[in-house]
Amino acid sequence: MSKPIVAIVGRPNVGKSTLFNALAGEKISIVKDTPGVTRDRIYAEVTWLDKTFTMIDTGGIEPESNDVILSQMREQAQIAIDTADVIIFMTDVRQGLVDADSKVADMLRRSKKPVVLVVNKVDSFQKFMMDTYEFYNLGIGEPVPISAASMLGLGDMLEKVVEHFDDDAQNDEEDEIPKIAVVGKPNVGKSSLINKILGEDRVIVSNIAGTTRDAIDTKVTYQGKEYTFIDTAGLRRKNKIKEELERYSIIRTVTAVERADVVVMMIDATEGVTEQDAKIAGIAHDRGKGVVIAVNKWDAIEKNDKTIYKFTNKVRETLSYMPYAEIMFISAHTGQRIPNLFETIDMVLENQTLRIQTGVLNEIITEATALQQPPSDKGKRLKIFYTTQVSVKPPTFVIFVNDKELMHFSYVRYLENKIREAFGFKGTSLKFIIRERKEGE
Ligand SMILES: Nc1nc2c(ncn2[C@@H]2O[C@H](COP(=O)(O)OP(=O)(O)OP(=O)(O)O)[C@@H](O)[C@H]2O)c(=O)[nH]1
Ligand SMILES: Nc1nc2c(ncn2[C@@H]2O[C@H](COP(=O)(O)OP(=O)(O)OP(=O)(O)O)[C@@H](O)[C@H]2O)c(=O)[nH]1
Repeated sequence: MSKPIVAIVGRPNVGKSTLFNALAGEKISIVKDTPGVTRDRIYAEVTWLDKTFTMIDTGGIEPESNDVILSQMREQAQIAIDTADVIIFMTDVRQGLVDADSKVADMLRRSKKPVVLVVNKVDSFQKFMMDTYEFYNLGIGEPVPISAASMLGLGDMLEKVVEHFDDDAQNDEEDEIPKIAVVGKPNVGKSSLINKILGEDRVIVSNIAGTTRDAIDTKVTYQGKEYTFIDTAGLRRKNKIKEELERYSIIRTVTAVERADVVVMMIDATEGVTEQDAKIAGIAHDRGKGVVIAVNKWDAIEKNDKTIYKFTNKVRETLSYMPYAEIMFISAHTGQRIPNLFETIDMVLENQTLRIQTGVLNEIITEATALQQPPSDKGKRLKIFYTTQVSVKPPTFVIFVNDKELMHFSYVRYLENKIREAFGFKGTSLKFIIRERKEGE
């Protein structure tokens, strides 16, 4: 089930970052645009009551002149329209209604996307409430007064936001078809791969009729099985500054990955594996998606008997947080190993939804704890009472213990390895939740 995407759009200085930080709390994802240079937040996971969604901030660069502001805002709004389920359009009561707001509001209205209009910096409802009424003129609904800085009105705002989440959409038939996101830095060969797949004889193609975000989805039938490919290619827009381009490509990646079951992470063999690749792959890992690493352009490099080995090591080192991911060496040009790619995708799909019976699982854990004693501290030893798998996508386990503090990260990793030895789970991350329980409970 993919989480809804909520995008914030608004002029510079209206308080987007402040709202972002207020809602995301500590779970904020800091994304380094240029390693070591700019640190910037682009997306974060937000939970409110029983709803969880991914929030993205489409803004970022501070433009100097009004013309630039407007064109920037149009860009932002377009990104939001392309990717979000709900758009928060933020205005500022202190600055009042400005021309750029109206223009962007027109754009949002035409898109027919759900929009929640918020008026920020209403630090005192008494003092500023009258000033919020002029925002009705934007014609995109009732303005919701908030103060991001003092965290006022956020509950009312979120209520409006989650009202628009389409619960049914998450259960419709289309969702039964596995979704595969193809991600990777610009020029790695994403379009080429999808085109090659579409060009194969055994593949029947139909572009899914453009409902909202699904416009870029492509349905593929490969050996009798259906898949929906989500494309993130084609981000290169003209006249884009590098940082801006990267921001957009990250937003597109986040939203594609969010909806995917399996992510094909492409790496360019001719360039080697880079920090940028690590950042992109990290988006899939953080979300617990199935991952296949596809090293592309394998036709284009000189090889000897050690090349694969060396490349594999380099990938493992750079993407050290996902040792579970399969690495494949492919060529989108020649079609080399594309059949294997589908086989691997199928395997990962299966592993993402694999359920282990509690009895068998506990046998493995008991055996593991006998082989290597659980950690202890100040004479008290960790006891594992019981382990059970509570969900899939990714497979998630709850381990009941006597004392959470005694459970070390390294011991969880040890147990994870034992579970993987027994059941495989190739291509998917595993999630562990440690719960405390009194003895004999
Ligand atoms: N009085 C008041 N000031 C606020 C509120 N929210 C944000 N601000 C201030 O408004 C200024 C801009 O806030 P930011 O959150 O950086 O604005 P932004 O929209 O993210 O700006 P850009 O990053 O330039 O797009 C800061 O000085 C904030 O402290 C609020 O609710 N009340
Ligand atoms: N030799 C070789 N070149 C490839 C292969 N796959 C793609 N290329 C080339 O790499 C370049 C970029 O390929 P695209 O498919 O446009 O890359 P993309 O990832 O979709 O790029 P963006 O749209 O910028 O995100 C093109 O010149 C392709 O011909 C491959 O398997 N081998």
